[in-house]
Amino acid sequence: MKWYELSERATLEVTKTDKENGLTAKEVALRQKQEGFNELAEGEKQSALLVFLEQFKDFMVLVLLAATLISGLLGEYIDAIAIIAIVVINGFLGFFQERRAEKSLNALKELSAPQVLALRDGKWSKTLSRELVVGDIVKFGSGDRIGADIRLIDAKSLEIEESALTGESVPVPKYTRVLEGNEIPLGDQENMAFMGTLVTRGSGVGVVVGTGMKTAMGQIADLLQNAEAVITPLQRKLEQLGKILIIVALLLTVLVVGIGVLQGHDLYTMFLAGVSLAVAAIPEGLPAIVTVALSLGVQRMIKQKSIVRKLPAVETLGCASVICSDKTGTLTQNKMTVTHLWSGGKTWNLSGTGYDPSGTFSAEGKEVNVSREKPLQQLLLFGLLCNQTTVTKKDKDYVVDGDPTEAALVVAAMKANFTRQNVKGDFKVIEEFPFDSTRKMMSVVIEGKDNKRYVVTKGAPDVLLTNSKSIVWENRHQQLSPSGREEVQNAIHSLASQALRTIAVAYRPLESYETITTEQAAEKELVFLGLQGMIDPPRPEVKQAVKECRDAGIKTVMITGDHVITAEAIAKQLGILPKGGRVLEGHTLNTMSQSELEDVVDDVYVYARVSPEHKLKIVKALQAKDHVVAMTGDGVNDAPAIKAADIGIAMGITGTDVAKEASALVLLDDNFATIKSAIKEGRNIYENIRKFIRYLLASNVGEILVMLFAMILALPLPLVPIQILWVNLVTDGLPAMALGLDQPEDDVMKRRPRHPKEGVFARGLGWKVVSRGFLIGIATLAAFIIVYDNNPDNLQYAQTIAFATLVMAQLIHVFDCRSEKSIFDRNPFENLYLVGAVISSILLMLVVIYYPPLQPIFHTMAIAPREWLIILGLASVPTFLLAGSLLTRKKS
Ligand SMILES: Nc1ncnc2c1ncn2[C@@H]1O[C@H](COP(=O)(O)OP(=O)(O)OP(=O)(O)O)[C@@H](O)[C@H]1O
Ligand SMILES: [Ca+2]
Repeated sequence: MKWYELSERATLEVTKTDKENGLTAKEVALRQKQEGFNELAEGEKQSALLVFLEQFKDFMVLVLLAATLISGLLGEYIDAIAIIAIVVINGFLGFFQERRAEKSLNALKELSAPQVLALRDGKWSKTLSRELVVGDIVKFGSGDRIGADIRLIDAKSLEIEESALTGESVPVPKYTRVLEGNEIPLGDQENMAFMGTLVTRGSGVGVVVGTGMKTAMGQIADLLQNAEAVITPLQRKLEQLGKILIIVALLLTVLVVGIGVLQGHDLYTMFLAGVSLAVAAIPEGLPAIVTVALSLGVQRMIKQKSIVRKLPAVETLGCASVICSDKTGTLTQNKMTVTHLWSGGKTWNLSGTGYDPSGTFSAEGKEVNVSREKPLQQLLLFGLLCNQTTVTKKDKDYVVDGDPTEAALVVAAMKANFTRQNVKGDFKVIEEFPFDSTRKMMSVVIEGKDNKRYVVTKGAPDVLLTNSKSIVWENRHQQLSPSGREEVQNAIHSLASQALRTIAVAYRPLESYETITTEQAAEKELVFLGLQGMIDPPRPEVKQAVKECRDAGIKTVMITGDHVITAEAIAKQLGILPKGGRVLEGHTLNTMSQSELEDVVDDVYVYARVSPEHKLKIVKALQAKDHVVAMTGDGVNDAPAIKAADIGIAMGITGTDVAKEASALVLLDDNFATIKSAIKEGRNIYENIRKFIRYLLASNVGEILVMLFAMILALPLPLVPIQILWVNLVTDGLPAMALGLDQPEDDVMKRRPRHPKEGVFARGLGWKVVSRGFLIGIATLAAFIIVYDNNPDNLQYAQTIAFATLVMAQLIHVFDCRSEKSIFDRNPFENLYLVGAVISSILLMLVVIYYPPLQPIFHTMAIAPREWLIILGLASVPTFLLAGSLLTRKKS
């Protein structure tokens, strides 16, 4: 179908829809059944069986299975079956971990699924893009990604960037008029908007004419590459580390086997023991556990209202040293209420709170009658007309559809009894030039009952003043003299220094029937009418969050389009601007070179009257000074800076699709305090990963050393293969997972940010691993020797004791891993998962030791109660010997 050839009416007829009411819910459900969901077919998924089998592709596991097979053939059935069972259980665990990680990543994708504004049953509401059907009427604006193929029926300054489809990155202006021509290429179908393209400017309304695979995008969907799974820098480091550890573990194993054979052990026994040892000592599960820890952290972050879109950001968050934050809505509540108005040298106060339209006007403490104050009336009326926002009463609350700044103007007008309904008969809007944050203005052309036309502009007062040539003063137009300008400047200052956000209103009478087609033509030679000052209260939790960030070595920088005085006043209230801190304005930034900015960037805490384009310059300057930068944003123009920042952050509520797509983190509540929570969580996740690396590696070192030392001392094997495998599965597995869920230490937000290039073993971790591992090995061996010397005929008993000591030493050590400082620093019962994991491990150990049917399988014997004193005594040595000792403190 050539939709571009159809008129609006024809399009509505063909798609059987209604322009005023849209489709009914029933019709939508029916069409969804017929057409299917509005989705592009996805690439094939890896089958569950394949994921399961992948768990066994590891080389050492294969060697182990082969060795087991041999032992089975040699008649050691019980050993063979037990080992295979353990390997399979291990495989299942790996499989579930991987599934879980994948599931939570998918859930994330759904959370950030795109939504669109659709008209259904006569009401505009947000709908998931995948639920669109042909005939849906949809609305979109700057920053939105188009959700389906659409025939436009309304377009206001609409421009769409279609590079995803056509490769052309220059945005195309869009109109609604019918096009003629036979084979108009996609790029020239200017009354169409296509799925996957981006609105860069203006706004539009249209009818959905194609969904899912029946869109232009669907036809090329096969060409789209499936996104690759990203791996984080830490995961990469661990993979490299893993390779080194494999070699070290193998060498040590060969050493153990070699010495064992030299000392007269049987080659076959040593081989099986060696392979088991290698399987246990190689931390093959490390990357998988890291993924699980990351994804669990990501889920915790969702509960705290931030969504991670790019997994590596979780790690980078912990390194953030500067947060550049928007002011409006992020540091402040974005609930605006006009409290002051100014025109022609006169100031009025306006009472009321929030968007509730009750309040009264007063001047010098006395109530005034608005109908007697001509300029005040005009100021309010024009503020209402040059406005795209509606405020409606819903139950007891007033809800805003649109921009809070504009809502404040609507409510101020309502307080003087001006509503759109009331003034509809007197004025109509015939042209609209929407607000953008680079121009910092919005304009309309209106026509009165008397057919007289005006341009009405509202926007940043300093900008409007520059574009004004005269001013309303004592009900007359006066040429704006330098002293007049100064008077207006003073009025702006006086409002701004009370932390008020100021909007100026100006206008220009037109010749009758004069038409204006561009914003440049509209916004010039204006008559300055007056100012409206509105409060935007700071978010109550921000001040504390800023302080916590400062304690954590993170600087907070405010970046705002607002007036410099307003910005400064709020920055001071929030504790962002310290004594001696600098404030830079957008126009100063313009004149500075990149290197000039770098020279001062560390002293600047507030950037005011900036355009989104300046943000990139700021990010680059900070990065040049070796900062790890988090940068927030919401609009299309913020996207480059969000992308360039180390942690790009988009607003979940006010953010456009473009900003979200560029971001690594989305704030569901647009709140600065949420960034702080995310950083805290990011630091904690990293610390937890360190904790279980420390635990796992120290355990592995212990396991290898106990075998190595025994061989050197010409002792029998202190542990049999199945015991080693059991330790690997149970003692190493459960508690390590639980460490991934550990609570943050009290001082995570009191430390400096971690350096992004910091190695895995930094801050004394390597020393801790080696020293604790060494002690675990020695303690286990000591227990073995004591019992074995006592009764050399009962090797199995001594082995059971060694097994129990190794397990207990690890289970005590795991609590030590929770703290950078010492085990005594933290309450061991804080992490209930860990307590649970340790108790389960102990119970499983007791079962293996005391349950008769299992004893032959695990080569164990019931341990006499008094022997437990030796076991527990020795098992505590590794942890408590070094706990809080000078050695640890010096190294950490
Ligand atoms: N809808 C609007 N119509 C006209 N002017 C506006 C509108 N919204 C804001 N302004 C003016 O433009 C200025 C810049 O607004 P912009 O949205 O770029 O930044 P901001 O919201 O003030 O700050 P931040 O960057 O912290 O969100 C405002 O200070 C205000 O004077
Ligand atoms: Ca903004």
